[in-house]
Amino acid sequence: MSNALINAVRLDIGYAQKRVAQQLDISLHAGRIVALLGPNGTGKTTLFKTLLGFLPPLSGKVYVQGRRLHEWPLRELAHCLAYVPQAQDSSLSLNVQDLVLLGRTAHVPLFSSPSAQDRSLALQSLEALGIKHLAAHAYDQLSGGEKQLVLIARALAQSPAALIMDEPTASLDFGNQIKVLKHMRRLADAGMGILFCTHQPEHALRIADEVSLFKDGAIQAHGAPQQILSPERIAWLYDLEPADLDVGHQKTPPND
Ligand SMILES: Nc1ncnc2c1ncn2[C@@H]1O[C@H](COP(=O)(O)OP(=O)(O)OP(=O)(O)O)[C@@H](O)[C@H]1O
Repeated sequence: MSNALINAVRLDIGYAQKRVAQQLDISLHAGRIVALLGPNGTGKTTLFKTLLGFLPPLSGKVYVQGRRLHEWPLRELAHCLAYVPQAQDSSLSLNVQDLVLLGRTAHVPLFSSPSAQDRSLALQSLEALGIKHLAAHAYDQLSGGEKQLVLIARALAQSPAALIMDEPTASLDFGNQIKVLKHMRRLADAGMGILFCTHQPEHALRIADEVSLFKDGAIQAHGAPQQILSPERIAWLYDLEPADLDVGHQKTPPND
């Protein structure tokens, strides 16, 4: 039996009217970062929702720490798995600290209130992401990037064994992108398994141990980022010419 945190075997994913991808094999181990790259609409979010149990697989199996996903009691599953969704406009009328404290729910005994330690962990998560000053702010009045950082803080407060992150840096400025990537690497070095998707191949090169290229309903390549992410493969993945990846080219002078 595999000792993976998450192991998906011959997974078909999709919706009642639409099969999005088939025969996917995915595994995530403790201390590893796996990056998933693929064009818009390939099925990255659909895959994540299936791995988290929000969507039923069309066929195949998902194991979390060796046990079938649907056999986990939800509260216990929350100790194993946390999810950072894509930043979304939300009308959640909670303040930031309370929202992040919700990440501790699975650790709070039934019919009890969060402890001082739970509150302190929530604040530590905000501090780790450099947003402690937002603790008392209303979540729905934050910028898109601030919301994204709060959702990451909430997942960190959950202290999961594995973290699934859907484009965690998408709405962040350059500095916060790098800070979040560095933080992800630190978490993995401390033993967490992280599966994330991104539209930025350089983010996979920067922090991932493994990368999967997802296109046309299948994982087309998987391995170490330095081996997989050649300019030719990146161009193929996004339907570009290799020359399109040249960022140092001169602008064509105006023709007058
Ligand atoms: N609720 C739904 N019902 C039916 N089809 C859906 C549903 N949600 C998404 N899809 C379709 O499933 C396919 C995969 O969508 P998904 O959001 O998983 O892609 P993605 O790779 O995460 O895309 P992006 O990079 O743009 O975020 C798309 O064709 C999308 O239109």
